[in-house]
Amino acid sequence: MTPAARTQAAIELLDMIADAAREGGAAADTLVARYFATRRYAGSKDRRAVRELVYAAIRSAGEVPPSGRAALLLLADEDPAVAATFDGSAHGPAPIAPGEKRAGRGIAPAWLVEMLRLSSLSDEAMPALISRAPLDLRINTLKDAPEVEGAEPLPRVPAGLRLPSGTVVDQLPAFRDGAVEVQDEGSQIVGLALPVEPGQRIVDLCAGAGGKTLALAARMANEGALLACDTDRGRLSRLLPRAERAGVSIVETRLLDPGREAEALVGWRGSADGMLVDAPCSGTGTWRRNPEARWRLTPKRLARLVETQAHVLSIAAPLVRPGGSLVYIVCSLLDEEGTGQVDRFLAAHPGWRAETPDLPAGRPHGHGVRLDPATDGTDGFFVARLIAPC
Ligand SMILES: C[S@@+](CC[C@H](N)C(=O)[O-])C[C@H]1O[C@@H](n2cnc3c(N)ncnc32)[C@H](O)[C@@H]1O
Repeated sequence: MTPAARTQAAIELLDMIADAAREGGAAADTLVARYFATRRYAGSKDRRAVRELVYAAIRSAGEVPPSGRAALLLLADEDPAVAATFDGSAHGPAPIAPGEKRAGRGIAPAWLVEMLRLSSLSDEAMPALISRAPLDLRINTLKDAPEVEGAEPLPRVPAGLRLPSGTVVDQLPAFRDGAVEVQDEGSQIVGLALPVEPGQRIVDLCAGAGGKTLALAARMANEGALLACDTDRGRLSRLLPRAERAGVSIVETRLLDPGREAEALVGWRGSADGMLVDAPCSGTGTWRRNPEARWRLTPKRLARLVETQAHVLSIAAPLVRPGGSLVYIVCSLLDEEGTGQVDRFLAAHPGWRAETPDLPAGRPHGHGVRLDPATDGTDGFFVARLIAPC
């Protein structure tokens, strides 16, 4: 493909990604994969170059752009090499017209920037939200220490590695053997907020595909009972094969019926030593990985997530034994989902108290700790440890 044809491909893809963001369609990564599946003439260098252009444009445009071309013009304004590809050649985009409309440059939609400010995130800290994320691994301590070429240790976590970006992880022998899992350093850090010991009874209420479940199992030395729940069948179904690869045998999965979760968990009432609630959230802390997610969030969607978070907390609390810990995590920097949610929990659950976890990154924020990309170099998180009354 010529450079101009690559720009044209990026424009077409951005049109699809913007439509999908407006209409709740497929994620950008899925659309990029589908696009190239039907364009076999594009080689790996072409695909990489187009992907780079697409993601650079997504990072530049704070709001959903009116068109893919309007988004690409933001890059053309910064980079004469991109501007030169608007050359009107056979497979390239038409030349740039004087005064042509650009997408709005920014960190995020204005309402979200305002909410981040109200959540005490400074304007200086905001650009890091859409920077590029590094590629981190968690070493599975249940297996022999892996050899991973080019990896650097992550000193803040007990067993973390950073890989050169672009490494194809699923082809690494250590990954195939279950000796490492992909997990952002921040995610590894917030998981440490739940104190666990071998032999305990632990619940991971929103386990998804088990990123944090497997880390808990390793810290429990694969001894005890670990119940991993989720309402999403697809995600939860990926957990047990991962556990098997990781040599984890203490995990039981339980698919929950939304609205009827408590019925499926009566057997655990008042008996969990520890409870992890890694709640569904807006993901404002993970825009480094999914920058287009900020185009998709709406005030209505956020309000629904806040409701679900309160609901999962109300399901979790009665399962914890007296004096046991409930750790609440969101990968969001919005107080509405973080410290505000915990304030409401404490007001509604007399006798519960918050205890600030001592973590290797982040700073106290309300009743918990917050990690942010600018200060901590991790994804953004809020985490709180809540102790059940004795
Ligand atoms: C942030 S993700 C969990 C990520 C996972 N803990 C990890 O480390 O990979 C939140 C999860 O909560 C699940 N969820 C949503 N509503 C739920 C509910 N009512 N009960 C349990 N899980 C729920 C979602 O399906 C999603 O998988």
